[in-house]
Amino acid sequence: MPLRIDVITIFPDYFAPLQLSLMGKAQQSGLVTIAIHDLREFTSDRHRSVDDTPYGGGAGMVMTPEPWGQAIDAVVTDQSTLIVPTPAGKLFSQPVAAELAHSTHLIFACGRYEGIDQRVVEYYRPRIDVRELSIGDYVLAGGDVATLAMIEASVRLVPGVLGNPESLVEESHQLPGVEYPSYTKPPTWRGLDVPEVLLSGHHDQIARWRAEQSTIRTTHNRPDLLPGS
Ligand SMILES: COc1cccc(Cn2ccc3ccc(-c4cc(N)[nH]n4)cc32)c1
Repeated sequence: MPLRIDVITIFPDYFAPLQLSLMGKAQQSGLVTIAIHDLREFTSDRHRSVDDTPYGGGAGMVMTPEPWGQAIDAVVTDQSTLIVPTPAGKLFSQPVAAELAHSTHLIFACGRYEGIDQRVVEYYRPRIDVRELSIGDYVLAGGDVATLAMIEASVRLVPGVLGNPESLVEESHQLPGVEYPSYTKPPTWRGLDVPEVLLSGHHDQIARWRAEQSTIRTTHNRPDLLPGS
């Protein structure tokens, strides 16, 4: 059963990259189907408006609920998971990507302005799985880039998408800490040599060196990922 993804956005062109590279191949292989929907197709006024001023005052505009209700109703089933990117959401992570990779149907609601009227989340929450997700503690201009990141991180975990599933085992965020540094040819580049141990053929020494490098890198860059932190 392929994973179906429906993206609802006012900027469909943001999702052209999903036709390229691994994401494009995943769609051609039939493992994943991705459809992009323009929210403005679900408006009913002459100006195809999707936003209005916020109740309670405040800067900016808020996206009105009805176009979202029409758009989501057009694709939703009882198997759907509705994902709403927002800076206020739970943090997206590799374990969350793995969960999404094993879903049947994902609907991404890509907001803009100051976000989407909260009643959209409130309306669907009793009906389907709804997840408000952040991709990090910084504020984007909308949910489109967050959606691209979450789709890429999740689809690459769909069985059969990655040619070599072996590469999933060692990568960062699957094992504790971050990945060791990687090297390839040439053996010397601008006077810099590849660490000798990697050319030795001693696989247990290489494994030990890589584990040490992962700990050094994690301690320096991501002490929050160290065991027991
Ligand atoms: C809702 O609160 C907001 C406050 C100020 C600006 C914006 C802009 N904005 C609109 C829709 C939207 C969806 C997601 C994100 C987002 C997610 C992450 N991790 N960073 N930024 C940002 C979004 C929203």
